[in-house]
Parts: sequence; C-alpha cells; structure tokens
Amino acid sequence: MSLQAIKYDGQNKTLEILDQLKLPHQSIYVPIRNVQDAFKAIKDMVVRGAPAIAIVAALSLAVELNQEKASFKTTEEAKKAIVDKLDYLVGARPTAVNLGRAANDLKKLVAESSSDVVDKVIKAAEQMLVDDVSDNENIGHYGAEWIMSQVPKSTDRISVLTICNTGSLATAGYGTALGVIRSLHAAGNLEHAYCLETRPYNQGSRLTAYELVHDKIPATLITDSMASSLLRAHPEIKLIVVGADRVAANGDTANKIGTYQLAVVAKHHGVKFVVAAPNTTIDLNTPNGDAIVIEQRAPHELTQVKGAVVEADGTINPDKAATVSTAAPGIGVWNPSFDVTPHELIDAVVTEKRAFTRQPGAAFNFRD
Ligand SMILES: CSC[C@H]1O[C@H](OP(=O)(O)O)[C@H](O)[C@@H]1O
Repeated sequence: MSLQAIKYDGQNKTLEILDQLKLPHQSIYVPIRNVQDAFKAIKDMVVRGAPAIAIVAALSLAVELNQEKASFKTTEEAKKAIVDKLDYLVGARPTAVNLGRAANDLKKLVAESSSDVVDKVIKAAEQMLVDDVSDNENIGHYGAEWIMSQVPKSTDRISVLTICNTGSLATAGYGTALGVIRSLHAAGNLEHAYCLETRPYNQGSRLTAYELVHDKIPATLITDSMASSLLRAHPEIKLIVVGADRVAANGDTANKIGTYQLAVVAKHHGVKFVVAAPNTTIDLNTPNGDAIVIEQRAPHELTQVKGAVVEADGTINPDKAATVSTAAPGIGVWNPSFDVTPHELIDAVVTEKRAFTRQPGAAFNFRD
C-alpha cells in the first residue's frame, strides 16, 4: 500500500504519480514526461488535491525544461517557453488556487531572472515538493493544538468527521485536514475518525479510507447523506475538519461539494468547524466566496460508477474493472466539484503558520 502520490527523482529529473483512479485496489504509478501529461492527469483526476496538482504541474515543467534546456538559444526564448507552459497548465482545473499560485510564483521568478532561468525554475519547482510536507506537519500540529484548546481539560480524546481526501494522496505527504487527524492520533487525542464517501469521485471511500486503514487509525466510513444523523447519534463528535481548494480574503472557503452542508449541520449541532490548508491556499486577491470559480465536471462522473469486479466468491478482482450506469438515461445532471462555505460557519482556518480565528460577526483577517 503506497501513500506517496508523487514520486520525483531529482537526479534524473523524472516524475511519476500514483494513479488515483485505480486506488484502493491497485497501486499503479504512471510517468509524467511533460506538461501535456500533467495537464491530462490533473484534468482527468489521475492526481487530485489542491496542493498535489500544483506540485505535479510544477514538477512536470521541471521535467520538460530539463529535456529542452539545451535547445534554448537565448534567455528570452527560454523565458517565453516557460511562461507559455505555465499558462497552459493552469487551465487544467480552475478552482484550486494552489495551481495558479504556483504558476504565478514561477512566472515572477522568470521575470526577475536575467540568467540561468531554467535551472532556477527547476530548483523552485523541486522546493515546492519539499516545503509541502513540512507545511502539512505544521498544519497538523497547529490544528490539533487549537482543537484540544477548545474542549474541556477533562477531555483527552475526541472524535472527528471529515470529507473528501486531504491526506498524503492530496499533497506531497502527511496531508492537511487528514494531517490534523494524524496529529491528533499521534498525540493520543483521537477517539475515532469518521469519513464521508464523497460522491461522485469517492475520495473518502477510496482514498481517505485507504489512508486511515494504512495508518491503523480507528475510523468509520459513512455515506454523504448520513452526516447529520451521525452527529445526532454520536454527540461525542466535537469537530468537523475539512481541507480547502481556495480560501477567500474574508474566509469564505471553496472545498469539495458537500462541505457547505457539513458546516450547516455543524452549526445546528454546536460542533466546531475547522478548515485546514497551507497558506498557499489563501487567496487574498479573491475578496469573498462569490468570486470563486466553481469547476463543473462531466455528467457521466455522477451517472456511472467504476470499480473492481467482486467475484462470485466475494473476492475483489482488481484486474477486472467495471463501469456501471446507476442513473436513468436522459436525466439532467448538476455536477459541481466544489461548493463555498461562508466564513460565518467556520470557527478556525489552520495553516502552517497558526490557527486563524475571527471575532463573532467579523470576517477572517489573514494579514494579522
Ligand atoms: C488538501 S486537498 C484539498 C481539496 O482538494 C480536493 O478536491 P479534488 O479531490 O477534487 O482535487 C478536496 O476539495 C480537498 O479538500
């Protein structure tokens, strides 16, 4: 069972990604040889997760530039090629800010460079992979610390609920919201984790469940529609922790579709609602959630289910994949990949720097 979504060889400048469409039954790595491969892998969700897609895009540029650098006759020619490739990559998925942020950071580096621009961009892309893991470990630390500060001193173990996949399979390692759950577990403060299956891609049942089983964290899978019933049946659940694809300047947060209803349910049940994300997910240039573009995905992703065949004897055969239709042909489909949770429903936004909170009735201020 591998939890390494991204495998990069800095010596040979080669990149492979874990094919997340094949998990949890098959752990297969596929090569990313250029920006075209990366664009398709990101668009088709072979790799997904806001931080992971930014890192894969940047490393695919590093791989391609390493192959092409001898062909650039001038610095200007190299600079134009790099900017064109970055402009191409950002079109793969629109909502997660990390992809656009990485591209802008690399474009800024290009603009400021008068020489060795290819080597500088390759180095900067490689550094993103390293920084992400340490950032996630800090998110886990600050998230667990803030959460335990919110429960009575007599409470030493809490149960939490999460949606989608925000672990090692959505990042360079450890994860964001799932990183907080890992940190709670490591400190002996986790009673139980509950994860939503997260239709239609099933990041929860296929990926988060895979990570929780791998780490031997006590966990239970539920359907997306069970969240409110779960909180009513399990009052010991004190927290919902989720990831983010883009946090607007006021704290409104775009995340996997189904997150908003979790925030509403949390408010109804008096449960804390926490967003865990690296600082690169906070977009101070987007004033509020209304300004966030929400990706619409193909109807077939909702009307069809793909998976490994279950043989007559009950065993799962990963070499036999099946796609079955589960909807009436001809029905209309609305398949947005994300929704926006207003900041009023969010108790804290935890980054690698600290846990941000807000005054009652006020927006978040990430410039504090
Ligand atoms: C740390 S991952 C952030 C974010 O990305 C996921 O979306 P997707 O699987 O479509 O890439 C989900 O919204 C996670 O919360």
